[in-house]
Amino acid sequence: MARKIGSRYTAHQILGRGSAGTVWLGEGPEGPVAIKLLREDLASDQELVGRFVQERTALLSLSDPHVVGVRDLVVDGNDLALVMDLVRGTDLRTRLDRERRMAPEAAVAIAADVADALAAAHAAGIVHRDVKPENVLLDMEGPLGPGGAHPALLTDFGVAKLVDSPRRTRATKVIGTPDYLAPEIIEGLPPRAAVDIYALATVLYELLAGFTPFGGGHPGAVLRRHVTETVVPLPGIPEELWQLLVQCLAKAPASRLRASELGARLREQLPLLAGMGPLDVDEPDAEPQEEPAPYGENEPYDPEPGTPRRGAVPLVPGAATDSNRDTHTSMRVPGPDELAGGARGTARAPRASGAPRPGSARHRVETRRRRLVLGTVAVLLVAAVGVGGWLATGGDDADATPRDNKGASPTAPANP
Ligand SMILES: Nc1ncnc2c1ncn2[C@@H]1O[C@H](COP(=O)(O)OP(=O)(O)OP(=O)(O)O)[C@@H](O)[C@H]1O
Repeated sequence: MARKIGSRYTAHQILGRGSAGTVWLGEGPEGPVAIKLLREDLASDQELVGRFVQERTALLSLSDPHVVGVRDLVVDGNDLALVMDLVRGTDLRTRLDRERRMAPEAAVAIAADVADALAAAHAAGIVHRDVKPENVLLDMEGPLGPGGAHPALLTDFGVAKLVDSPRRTRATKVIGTPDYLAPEIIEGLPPRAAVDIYALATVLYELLAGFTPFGGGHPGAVLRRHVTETVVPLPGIPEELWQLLVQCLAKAPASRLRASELGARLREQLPLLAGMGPLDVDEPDAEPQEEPAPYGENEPYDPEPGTPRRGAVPLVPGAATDSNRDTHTSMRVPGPDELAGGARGTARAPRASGAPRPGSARHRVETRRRRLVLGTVAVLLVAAVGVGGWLATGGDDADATPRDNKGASPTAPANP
């Protein structure tokens, strides 16, 4: 079903959906394009349109081989659309879902491309604020780079910032994707370029490990880990690469590298990583989903009234989200006491390779087997105590056995 966008473009087919709108494969005077059509309720907000136009003007001037080029802006009736270069390929999340972990050379090559894109954006005074695998597109038509990686391009600039206006969001709210949020944002400081470096280092860690350094479990726990915990080393990672990651995941924004330096340092690593296979790590044990609310009994985690109690909540109320992906969260900035840690604030050590993944069939079987063994041990202990007591009383106390059995019953392995 074709749809006209302004006088120059036609949208043909949906490529994907995000929280702010739908991305279409389209056609313009110069050939195929990608058209991001902003959600209608956002497009009818005049103030927002004004800022959208302003932001896009900056992006139109941004030209870098690793930034998805913005070609045009269409404001037509109720339609507000961003016309972009069409990237024929896939996004990094899809690739990561398929491969689970990437070889260090390819992972570093992709991260270096994104660092270059950020360097260009930061030089133009633009902070991305939402660097994550979903916003990195891999150009399958581009030349193969180190480790067989296709060129990576950063997209989705400014939309998060756009909808996070002071009018819409109180300063006490945290906006972003929990796994990639820099600690200073969680502490309520204004986002500067260093937040993008932290997010990119998180993405690189995820490409290497198959999981993010502070993710997992309740979004409140994720935010707390960003602020209070140190990153757990990945087994087998080359020392220099690890040091780069640690520096860019520093809690203090000033300690992180600048994007241009990060890009250069990552590229320096590439020859050392050639031929190296994916790291031999497995997912860490997950925290229980039913984690208690981190912000106290009187104020449990509540992203926005009416939004689901999950990590994946839309950036703007009412946005459609892909339920399989964490997109954005919007919650209040935790207080210092809340951020100081808690019973469950422990860093998640990568699980030894070969150990069963939580929730997997093998994990359930092993859990059941452990409970059965523990239950059996408990019964034997209780039985031994019972027999000992019976012997100690001369073995002729008729009430002893029923009384001991009553005490033993709760630990019996009725439900292993
Ligand atoms: N320039 C493009 N060329 C080709 N496909 C694109 C382009 N831009 C986006 N897409 C596709 O559209 C999908 C949705 O993109 P969009 O930027 O709206 O959402 P998102 O980044 O996944 O989510 P959110 O906006 O909520 O962060 C992407 O995952 C990608 O598959």
